[in-house]
Amino acid sequence: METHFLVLSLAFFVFIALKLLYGKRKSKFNLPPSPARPLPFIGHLHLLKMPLHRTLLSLSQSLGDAPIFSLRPGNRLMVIVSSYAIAEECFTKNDIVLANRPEFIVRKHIEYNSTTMTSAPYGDHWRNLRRICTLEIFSSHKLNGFLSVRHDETRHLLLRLSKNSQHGFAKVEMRNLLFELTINNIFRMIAGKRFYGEGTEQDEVASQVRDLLDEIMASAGAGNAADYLPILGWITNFEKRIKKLASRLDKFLQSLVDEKRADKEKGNTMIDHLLSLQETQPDYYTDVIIKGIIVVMIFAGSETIAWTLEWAMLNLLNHQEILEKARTEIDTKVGFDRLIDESDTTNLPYLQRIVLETLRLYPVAPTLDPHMTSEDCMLAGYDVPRGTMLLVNIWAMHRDPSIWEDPEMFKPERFEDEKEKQKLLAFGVGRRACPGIGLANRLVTLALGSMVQCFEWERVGEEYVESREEPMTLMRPETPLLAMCKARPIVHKVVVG
Ligand code: HEM
Repeated sequence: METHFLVLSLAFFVFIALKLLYGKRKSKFNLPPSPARPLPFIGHLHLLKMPLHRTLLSLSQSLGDAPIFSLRPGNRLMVIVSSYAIAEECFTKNDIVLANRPEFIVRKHIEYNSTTMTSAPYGDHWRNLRRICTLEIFSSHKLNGFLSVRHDETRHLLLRLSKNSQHGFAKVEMRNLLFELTINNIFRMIAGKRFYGEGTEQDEVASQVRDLLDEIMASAGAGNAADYLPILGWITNFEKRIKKLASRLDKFLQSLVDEKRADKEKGNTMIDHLLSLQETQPDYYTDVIIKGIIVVMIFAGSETIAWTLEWAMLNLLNHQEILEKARTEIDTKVGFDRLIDESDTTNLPYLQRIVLETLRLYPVAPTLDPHMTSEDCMLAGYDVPRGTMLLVNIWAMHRDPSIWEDPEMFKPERFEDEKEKQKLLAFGVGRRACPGIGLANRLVTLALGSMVQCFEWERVGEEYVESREEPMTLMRPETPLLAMCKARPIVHKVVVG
């Protein structure tokens, strides 16, 4: 009798629990449609397969090309937008409401409890961080001041490429070289010194930091199950692992700050300026704030440019006629006696169009950086409650056949019509849009133009280079790019000679 009672009570308890979790609850909100009913406990978590932007496109197609839909992975509500009209609604009418960021485990630990520019909630602290970084890095005045750094680092890249390729084609691994170009640019801007690759003193520390960056970038964004079901963080040790990475990274960043602090001669770098602000306002400009600014510059500013360049080169290898056209433009406008200069790039429209086409088909942040609502709001007539995570699938929008002609084709010519540029969202729009766009455009165009001007390029094999991306939330080629390059005479004349 007692056993019966126990079984019945247990069954009743399970029934109530399932009803609460899985039963059809009438929400007070009119949410965007959802592709499937959420499963108990995990909700739609099982649907979030990588690469996320491809999965999200398929889910929207499963709802008849829904321009907006919702998912409930674990304990969060997520709204996904993949139409220009709704994206515009997000970043005009609702821009302030959507200017927050969701909390993620990686950000909590790596970005000092989400206090950095990329992760801080919209408000005075975030505004102040953006103001400081504009003064120190992003303003045209500052960017012009760092012109020699960009030229010098591009020259380093050309020297590295020319190492074995002066008398014939040599195989080169591009990812590492492009990373060296971008991380050294960023480092020289913030700390006044080169950091990574040939000719640096701390090769071992640098390659450890590089591995660390790789690991953290792979875990960045909206794709970690542990962010939706905290229990998974404990079971898989994810949070513990991230904490360890964060502590290694923090040690490195602290050493950078301490090194500058100990330097008797005050320099003119961003860290020097932040340390002098610390002297007058120690309560605000703590070491944590300074390290947070450095970490953001390194994370947001290095791999993004390097991967964009890798995608651009991959496409030039697959489209020799486009490469040829770009080279002819440079030879005609710049000639054979000097290297391309940043000021030349305004006069090289075809080169610029190659960069735009790369950003269209291969935006390195294909769903932007996730946003979060700070209040209830409406999108496309649906309710979006406070605390909802918003992903904007710009990768899908950049390939929408109703908006772009031959959307899957790499065709820089499409940007002959200047208006087409307005449809590019690779840097986001609105208050949280990328502040590094000026630097990114300058460095990508200069470095790409220089590589085209100075070398002949071929694929390693006959077959096209695979242009699939790695299964993660950010977007880089699945396999590090290998290419064959051969120095053109200009390299002997003005780079090596
Ligand atoms: C090709 C290169 C780059 C691309 C495609 C890119 C793209 C993006 C995107 C899509 C966002 C998120 C926008 C949003 O959530 O609405 C973003 C944010 C950001 N980017 Fe970039 N970025 C690039 C280079 C850079 C560089 C060079 C820097 C700095 C040195 C930088 C710094 C930042 C920062 C700090 C944010 C966060 C802004 C905030 O939350 O207020 N980015 N970027």
